[in-house]
Amino acid sequence: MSVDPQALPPVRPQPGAAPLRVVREPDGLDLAAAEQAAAQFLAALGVDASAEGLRDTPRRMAHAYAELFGPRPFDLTTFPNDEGYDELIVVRAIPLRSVCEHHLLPFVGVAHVGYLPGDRIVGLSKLARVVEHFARRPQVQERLTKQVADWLHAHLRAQGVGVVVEADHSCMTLRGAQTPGTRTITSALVGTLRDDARTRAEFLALVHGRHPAGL
Ligand SMILES: Nc1nc2c(ncn2[C@@H]2O[C@H](COP(=O)(O)OP(=O)(O)OP(=O)(O)O)[C@@H](O)[C@H]2O)c(=O)[nH]1
Ligand SMILES: [Zn+2]
Repeated sequence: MSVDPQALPPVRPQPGAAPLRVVREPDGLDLAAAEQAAAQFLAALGVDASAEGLRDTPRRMAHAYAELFGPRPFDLTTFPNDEGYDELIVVRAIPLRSVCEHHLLPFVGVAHVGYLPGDRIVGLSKLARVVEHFARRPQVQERLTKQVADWLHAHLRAQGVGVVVEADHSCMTLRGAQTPGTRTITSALVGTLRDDARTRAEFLALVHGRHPAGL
């Protein structure tokens, strides 16, 4: 069954409850039609796809984009916050690959994700999986950043969530403006990370690899 995780109501898993299974199937995936269209696309660009190296290219193109747009299911495993941990948890430099929705060219970078827990903590790898989940679709960086923050806030019932994304957009560096070396930075802060100046400053310091206490 295909479930749009954004449509799911916020959940508050109970201690010992099964983790939330997050599944999204690409809408209307038709590899044969994609392959046929890719062959027509190459022909329209004047690319001779009859040479041995290119003969399979339409099929490869179809599979490559299906992979880039195909989310991987995962379990959102959470644990009770038995110790009452009440400081920030930040995972820095989560590798990020997505595709801009304007040119269908990759943008690549890192995401830094942090949260201030409530009565549950989340398996750390799940922060990377949520980033990947929203990256595997045609995107703009601003939306991706906000979707990760809002989704985590809703599903973890955290006190606050912060997401910073840094990415190179190949549609800007390889073509068009042709500005290699540019990096786009976006952020989304929710809850206490938005409203409380000290927590916000601490999160941004941790994102930049500085401990606010100077440690
Ligand atoms: N805000 C935002 N813009 C993006 C993102 N990815 C690509 N773009 C921009 O989308 C815009 C599309 O502009 P258009 O004028 O329609 O396209 P274009 O003629 O190819 O523009 P150039 O890239 O300037 O050659 C470009 O400015 C891209 O840099 C993104 O994640 N966020
Ligand atoms: Zn683009």
